[in-house]
Amino acid sequence: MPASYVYLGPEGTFTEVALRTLPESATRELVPMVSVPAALDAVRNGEAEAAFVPIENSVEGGITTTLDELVAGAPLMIYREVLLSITFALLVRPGTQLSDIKTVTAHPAAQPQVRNWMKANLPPDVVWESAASNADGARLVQEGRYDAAFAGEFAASRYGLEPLETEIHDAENAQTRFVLVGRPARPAAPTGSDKTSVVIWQRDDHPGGLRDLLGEFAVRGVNLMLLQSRPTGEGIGNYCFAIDAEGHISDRRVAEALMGLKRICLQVRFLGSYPRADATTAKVRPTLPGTSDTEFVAAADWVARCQDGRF
Ligand SMILES: O=C(O)C(=O)Cc1ccccc1
Repeated sequence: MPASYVYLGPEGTFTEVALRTLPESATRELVPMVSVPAALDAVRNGEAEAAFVPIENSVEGGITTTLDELVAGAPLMIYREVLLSITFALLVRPGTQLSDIKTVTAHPAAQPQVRNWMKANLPPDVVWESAASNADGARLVQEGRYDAAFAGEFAASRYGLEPLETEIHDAENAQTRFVLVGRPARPAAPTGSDKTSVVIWQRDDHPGGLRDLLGEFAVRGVNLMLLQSRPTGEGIGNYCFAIDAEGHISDRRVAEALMGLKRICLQVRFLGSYPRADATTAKVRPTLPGTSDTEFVAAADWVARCQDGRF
């Protein structure tokens, strides 16, 4: 298998910085790609071992391109996640002043994190154009296509630009979550502080349908960390749900919740069980009495004994 990790490029993205925090990235060739779909396709067709892409940010929620790619097409699996605190710099060609800026660019997910700053600091008629990534925006400024780009300060030197302003962030402590995605295989062993991601499609539309899905987690004491609805593309009102749950598929309560979903849903796509990036603050024990592995096993043994007439 080729030992390369592809990532949302070009060089100098926040994605690259986050990827380099993973110890395993040091032993792989890191290859920038032009988009999230291109990165994931390289994994699907076997050109790359894994892809590293942004999936969620704490200001706007899910990065929809990534979610939609994981929901459709040949199945992929998440193996790792990284959380990165994000502040932007405004990068310009040397000599540009704030008052010269007529066009500005960045990845669409950057906009909600810099909107107020733009209103307060840039000319009111400034035009925003989306770029494929924040580093790609910097590259386009270098080429003269736009006057300024919001990107990581570290991208400035790579593209011959200057940071005119730094530490730009409308929300304090804005974080972006990135995931390492590969082809399906056995998930890594549980660490005691893990997360499980699935996508589910409801069988039919009925009152309380979403409550029924969530109930499969609730009654087993499984805490949810993300619930994101995405249109299926089959008409208004047709949605699937991307869910992150606390725990590992080898935890009985998580496995039983997934079995419950499998029984009542049209389709369930397992996206992986992997270590939580915020492991130190994770709540690792179930809070609902009777939902530990031991209690699930004891209850299953009891039913088996009843079936055998050995109670
Ligand atoms: O990695 C980048 O630079 C990206 O373009 C994705 C992104 C967008 C907004 C915040 C963090 C990462």
